[in-house]
Amino acid sequence: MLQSVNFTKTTAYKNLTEDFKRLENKHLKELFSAETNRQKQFSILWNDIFIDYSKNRIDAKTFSNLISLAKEVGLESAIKSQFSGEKINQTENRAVLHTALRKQFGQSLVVEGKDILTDIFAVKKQMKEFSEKVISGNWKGYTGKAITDIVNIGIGGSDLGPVMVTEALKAYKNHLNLHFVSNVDGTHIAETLKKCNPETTLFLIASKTFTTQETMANAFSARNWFLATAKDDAAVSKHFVALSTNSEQVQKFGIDPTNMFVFWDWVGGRYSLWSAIGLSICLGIGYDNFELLLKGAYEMDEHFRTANFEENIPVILALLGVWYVNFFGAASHAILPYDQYLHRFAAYFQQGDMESNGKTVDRSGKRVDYQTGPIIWGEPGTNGQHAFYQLIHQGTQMIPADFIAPAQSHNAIGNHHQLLMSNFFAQTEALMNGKTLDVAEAELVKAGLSAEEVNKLAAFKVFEGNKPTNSILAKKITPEVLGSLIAMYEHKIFVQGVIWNIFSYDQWGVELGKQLANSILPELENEKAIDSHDSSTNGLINLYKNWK
Ligand SMILES: O=P(O)(O)OC[C@H]1O[C@@H](O)[C@H](O)[C@@H](O)[C@@H]1O
Repeated sequence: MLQSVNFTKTTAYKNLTEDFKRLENKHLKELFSAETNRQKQFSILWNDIFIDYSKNRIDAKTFSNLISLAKEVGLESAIKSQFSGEKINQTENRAVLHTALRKQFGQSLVVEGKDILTDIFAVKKQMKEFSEKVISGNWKGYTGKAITDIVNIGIGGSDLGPVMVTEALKAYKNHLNLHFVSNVDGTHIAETLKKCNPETTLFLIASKTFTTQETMANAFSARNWFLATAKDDAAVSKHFVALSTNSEQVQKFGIDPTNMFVFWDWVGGRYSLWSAIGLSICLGIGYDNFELLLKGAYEMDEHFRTANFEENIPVILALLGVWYVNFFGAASHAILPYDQYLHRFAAYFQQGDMESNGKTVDRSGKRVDYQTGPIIWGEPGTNGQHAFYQLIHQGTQMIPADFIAPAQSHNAIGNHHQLLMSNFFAQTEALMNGKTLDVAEAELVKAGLSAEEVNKLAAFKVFEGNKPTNSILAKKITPEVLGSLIAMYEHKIFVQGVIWNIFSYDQWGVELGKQLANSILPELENEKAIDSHDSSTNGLINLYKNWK
């Protein structure tokens, strides 16, 4: 079981407090000139991924104290507990075993006396056979036509992962058109169905619980739309399949149990793209690529599980994050992929990270007196450069950022990739070095400005620099590399949860809004004025009722 340790009471934390005093006002430029082999010291080449964390505000002593922090909070045994299937998600009394889904054929994992890989491999086989049948055109719709369009209906973890991965691996896409419907706003399903033909559309109803309001509403609307043309309930089985843990609800909805792809309660929603929830991935890029994605994740699992903390990528990234959140007071962390295909990567980890570590209560049930998970955000470079980088460069907040880029593009058109990469390299250099007042003045003088004008303008052209970044350079974004990158962030999140002494695998914070929406729903179904809430909520509901 996970130990409950307040990390702010550890010796390592005390030492880090001293480090902070030493480094708080030290410029990264100074650190680089003091250590000529700094990149060598603070970087890891692992498979086809290079992690350069040298542009962080640490020195060798801080690094070693951060590693000690991981040791003091019992990270080693926490990793063992997770991988072996202990019920570390204590508030839901569940194991956390998305890593088991990535195990390779021929391996085994016995949890509570049962080899859980037997069931996992059986579902994978089902996913392989089904996806191959649909892709080849052998799976026919109710009028005998092959499937052309796949609509995945799901939300949160039953949507974001498949969306992100199928976008990230679009270069591997086959002929099937993929659509994702998540929002309960009728616009989402309506606009999607406009593009589909009931005879050739396959719906994947993706929901761990099969009770999620948004997903069920969209699923029923999809079925009504389908039956309006098919006019025969028996046709449903050719066009609707379920990805879920809840067979009872799946059957109630009317989906044939043979068309159900199961997973298990030990797969958290936001960690479920590796399970049956990944069926849209198999359909979109082929089962073999899905397997490669799993393989990449498995390799990262093994690295995380076995590498010394000093060389352990997720551990190091997590510790650097803690360093900025808890010592420098950073409130957010940016993920900035220089790859258009990764345009949903940051959005995916908004759920992955914020739903995991957005907690205020520690593992003993007490309110924490330190900061926990940061706000995760980001957009692809170079778009972000022309939008919000201003604040990263010259704003008052410290925003640690991960810059991710592939050395090889899937679309080598002209010099586009060189243009992209020149920006990738330039940004972390600029964020680190900044621009001094002297340089800013000299540039203005060179541009021919008068002394008075130089004096007026120079201050606005200064960049303090000293902004921390990680550069994550991959050879190419292949399914395997993507799998490794996703698993890397998953483990980073886990490590941070261990340090912050919180439960990373529950998400009680999403429940209150659902509860209240359920109680408000019947109030919207009649014309009566509402007075059961506060004046603001009553006023809003009543105005809505007047206007609708
Ligand atoms: O897959 P389900 O059961 O429909 O759940 C979807 C999402 O529902 C949300 O309420 C949860 O916060 C997410 O973690 C989850 O992924």
